Amino acid sequence: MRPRLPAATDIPGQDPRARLAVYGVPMVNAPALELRGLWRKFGDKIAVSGIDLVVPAGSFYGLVGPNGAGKTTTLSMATGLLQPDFGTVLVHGQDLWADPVAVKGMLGVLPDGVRLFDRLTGQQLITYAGLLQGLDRETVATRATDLLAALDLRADADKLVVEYSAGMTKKVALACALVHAPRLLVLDEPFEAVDPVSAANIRDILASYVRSGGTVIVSSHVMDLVQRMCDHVAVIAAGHVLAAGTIDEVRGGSTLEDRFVDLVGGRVSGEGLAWLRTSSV
Ligand SMILES: Nc1ncnc2c1ncn2[C@@H]1O[C@H](COP(=O)(O)OP(=O)(O)OP(=O)(O)O)[C@@H](O)[C@H]1O
Repeated sequence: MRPRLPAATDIPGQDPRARLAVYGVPMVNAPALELRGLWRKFGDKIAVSGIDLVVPAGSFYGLVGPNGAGKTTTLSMATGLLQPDFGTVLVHGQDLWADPVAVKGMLGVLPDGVRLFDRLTGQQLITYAGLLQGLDRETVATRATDLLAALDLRADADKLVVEYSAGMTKKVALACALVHAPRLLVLDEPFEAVDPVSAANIRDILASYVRSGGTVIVSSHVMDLVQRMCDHVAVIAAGHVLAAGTIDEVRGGSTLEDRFVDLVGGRVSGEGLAWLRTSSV
């Protein structure tokens, strides 16, 4: 008997590439992540207003924007943590919100400010993350040991995560995001509170991950870091994309920081804080 071909209503997101996936046709060159018309409101506040973004597979993509621009909200919707009000999220061509469980296996996520199971030790937390992703115990044990060493957490492997410093917590959360060797890593402020040596080690790990075919998206407020580390960048403000492309395209001959200030504006002088001048006391 011929297999029943899927009806249009079976096909996630009505995306032509998703349609090919349903028919078993491999999606060559699908972007690692594609956001189409994403919207999200919190009460009356529109946090994200129609974001479109294409992250090429194999890129090291920076997401920058002022405080409250909508970066975390966008990344939460892009990784299955927060349901969009409207819009589509495609991960390697597959509609995330049509089948979150299937698609999440391709993702490694370091969310901003999400609580961890911090009554586990670092080693236990990484092991738990690996087992949840369906790895066998032996593989998880080897990878947990490797990750603890690479992130300089070996000496603290048996300490409870609740007793970790902010930087150590960030590193163990990163280890949890990496343990199943995802195809796409989405990291919200991965370097916040991390010491310079660990940050350099993390940059090396991420660069080698990208060289081996993985895709990384990082949000950061440190323009210099994004300019040195990433090959693409998107500038987001007030819930939409102001500029996106390769670093050179976006900065257009100036530094990324200057370009960012030009695009976003908002520089204020300190004149209004005359009372802060200690010499007048
Ligand atoms: N759970 C929430 N409830 C209400 N408003 C929210 C919520 N989450 C975000 N917002 C609002 O949505 C907007 C975007 O917030 P978001 O955290 O996405 O910005 P961001 O670019 O990540 O900021 P930052 O760089 O400061 O981390 C802000 O105005 C914020 O106050």
